[in-house]
Amino acid sequence: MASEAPLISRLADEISRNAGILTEYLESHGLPQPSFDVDAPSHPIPETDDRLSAARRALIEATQSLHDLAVGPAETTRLFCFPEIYLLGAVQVLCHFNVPQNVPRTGDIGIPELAAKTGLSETLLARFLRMAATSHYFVEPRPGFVAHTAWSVALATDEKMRQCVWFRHAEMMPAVAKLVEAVRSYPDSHEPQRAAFAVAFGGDTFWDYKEKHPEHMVRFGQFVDAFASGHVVDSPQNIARAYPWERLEEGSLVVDVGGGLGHISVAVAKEHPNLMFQVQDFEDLAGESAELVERNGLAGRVSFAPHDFFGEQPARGAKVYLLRNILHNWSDRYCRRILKPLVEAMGPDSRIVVCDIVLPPPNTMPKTQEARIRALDLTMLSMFNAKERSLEEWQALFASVDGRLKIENVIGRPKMRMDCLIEVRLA
Ligand SMILES: C[S@@+](CC[C@H](N)C(=O)[O-])C[C@H]1O[C@@H](n2cnc3c(N)ncnc32)[C@H](O)[C@@H]1O
Repeated sequence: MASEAPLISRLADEISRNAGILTEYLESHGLPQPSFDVDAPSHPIPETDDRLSAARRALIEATQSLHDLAVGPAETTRLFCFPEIYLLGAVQVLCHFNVPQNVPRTGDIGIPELAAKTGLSETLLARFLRMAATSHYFVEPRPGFVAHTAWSVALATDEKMRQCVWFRHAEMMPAVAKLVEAVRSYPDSHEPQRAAFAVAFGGDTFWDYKEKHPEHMVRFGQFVDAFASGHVVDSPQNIARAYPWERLEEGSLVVDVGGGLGHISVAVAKEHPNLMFQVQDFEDLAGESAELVERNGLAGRVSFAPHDFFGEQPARGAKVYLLRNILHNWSDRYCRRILKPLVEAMGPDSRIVVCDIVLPPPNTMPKTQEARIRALDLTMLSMFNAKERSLEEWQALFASVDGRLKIENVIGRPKMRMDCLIEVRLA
């Protein structure tokens, strides 16, 4: 019997097979092939077809494994995150000095001219640019000249993309640097003021710090928006389509608890004209929320109510209490304080719909996908002393609030991308 081919050959075959599926699809649909060129599409492989998405995921997984095997364990550990932390630093410095916006979309620009426009010295600019270019952010098409790639042009044209880099650099990296101190000093703490973020930022919780620095709140909001409007997590439109909103009768009230400006309510309201929405969040978001609602022609159907979700719930007997990306920001102790007032307000046919990750058992999905979910879990730990939860942890949390709370339905893949919609009712 022929012995199995070596792992790196099998991975190379898998890469070849899946690359074939993708190129053939793009060719046969007259779509451009992925490329680093400035005019290349920012998300070249459509997500519309399950076979295509599966081929893309398999390609990402196999290329990562093949890369890791080729580098080998010793070199991987010696170089642990080594270029990447400086890639983050370099791209953030370039964004801070408005370098992406000062590189022409077509053609190139000399480094001295770019330095003069941005206020960075020529030598520093060249050093940061050359680091960034190793990961396809900018290219040096001829010595001393810089041009855009499809990667860097997004930084030039989309402020929200720049905030993705900013958030990792300005808030996430300092918190990660304090993880050991936080975990040693406050093991298993439930308190956001004991999280690594607070250790890094003078004792302020994530939200206290935002209140003191409103410009950080604006940037964080743009980061969240960019993160949610791409193909990584679920967009508001996705949530509008994945949940069976059409089952709710005419005029039913949906309460969007901690709904921010109300992006989710607006998206659902647009697709489901029979429903009414109340967005609850801090009072200082009221004006901006009203503008969003007005812009979308939804005044009268989507309203804003200032409300602290730890207090008594004013909207009694709503059909749905929606909590999107709320509970994963809080430890169980605080989640119980958020959920209890909802249970007290629920009527017999009310539902709580939680939109958050349901952690998969280990090794049940491709490692590159699982890594993102595990990283989000540790983000919740670092920022808030909170967590993403497995199905068992969700069940235990609801049971600890009220023995009658039962998970009725979990809507996950393929309707949802990363989060799930967990529907909970009173049994
Ligand atoms: C991660 S954001 C999620 C926003 C929205 N649900 C979404 O999915 O876009 C968390 C939200 O909780 C709000 N929040 C935090 N503490 C709150 C509290 N005590 N009462 C009401 N809202 C709160 C924040 O202002 C923020 O809008």
